[in-house]
Amino acid sequence: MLEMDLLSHTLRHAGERISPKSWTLSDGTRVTLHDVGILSFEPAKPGPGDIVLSAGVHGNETAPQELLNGLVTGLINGALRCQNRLLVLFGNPLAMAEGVREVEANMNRMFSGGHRQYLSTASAEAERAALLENSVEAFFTQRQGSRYHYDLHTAIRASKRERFAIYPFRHGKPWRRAQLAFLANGGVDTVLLSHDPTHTLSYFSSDRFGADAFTVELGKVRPFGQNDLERLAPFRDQLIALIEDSSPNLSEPETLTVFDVAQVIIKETEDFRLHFADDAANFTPYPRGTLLASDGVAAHRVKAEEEAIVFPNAKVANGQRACLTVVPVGADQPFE
Ligand SMILES: O=C(O)CCC(=O)N[C@@H](CCC(=O)O)C(=O)O
Ligand SMILES: [Zn+2]
Repeated sequence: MLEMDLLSHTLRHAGERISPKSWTLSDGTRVTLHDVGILSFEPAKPGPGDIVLSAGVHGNETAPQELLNGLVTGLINGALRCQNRLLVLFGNPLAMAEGVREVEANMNRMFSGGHRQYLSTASAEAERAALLENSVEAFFTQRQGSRYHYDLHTAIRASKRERFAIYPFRHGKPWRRAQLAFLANGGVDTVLLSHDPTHTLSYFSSDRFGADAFTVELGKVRPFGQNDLERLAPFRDQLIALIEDSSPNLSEPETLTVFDVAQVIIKETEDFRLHFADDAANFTPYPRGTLLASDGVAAHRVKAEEEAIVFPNAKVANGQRACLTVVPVGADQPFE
């Protein structure tokens, strides 16, 4: 048994490695703490789902950590019943314990092998990213289940759309309506379709294991104790239904907005500047021709009739994404 809840245990043992320990719940579910912040539930007779839920890849994004911790506590004390296989990951314990987004480098740019290039500059985060990759691989490859991965985050800026998801690039495979319905009926009613490979955790699970995987933004970054988890109740209910194998709401959603990612603006030099207000919210639209960013002699302007900004951040490291722009989804996108 855990001597305390998983989040407290993870924060207290951040930066340590521990030996695996397992125990069995009264319904026969085997629980294994594989390492700090890495916990699996293996029901005696699992349903078809193999589910990965992760939070804390960015340490200061606390609402998803509290949400996930509540689910784990419910599963351990018997208030919830695990009927599918489940792997829970607290991504970056060191950053979580310090209350910072990253300690040395952005862990959500280290997956699909990206960690190798960070081994000399951000070794703790790079090693942890490799450990997370191995944990996900070991979990998914135990059988050919229906694979899901929701990597839970919160955004730095205010947003005109409070909750939204990034659907990783599927290399031409159709986007899944059932997944959009799962998210939208959980209050995550805006989805951005990505059109390029990345080094995010959700892309890793999608690309490497064919999982239905998403980065899910659940509001704004706030310190522990300042999150209103009731705003996330519909999403929590969808996750519970998935874990308990009891029919998540996949009906046609009342509200769902789908965008294509139009531009991925990369910061190339220290001269990179954003040309809109520091407090401009995510999804603020700008008309064609607007100068969004400059980078030395390079200028990044709105190309479509209108594009909306998402995740603008001039403080990222050189070579990293400093802003996305999105446009309403094109008629050419394949859905199934
Ligand atoms: O608010 C911000 O600027 C960043 C919020 C965040 O951490 N977003 C993820 C999105 C990952 C993806 O594109 O799938 C990130 O930047 O890692
Ligand atoms: Zn994040």
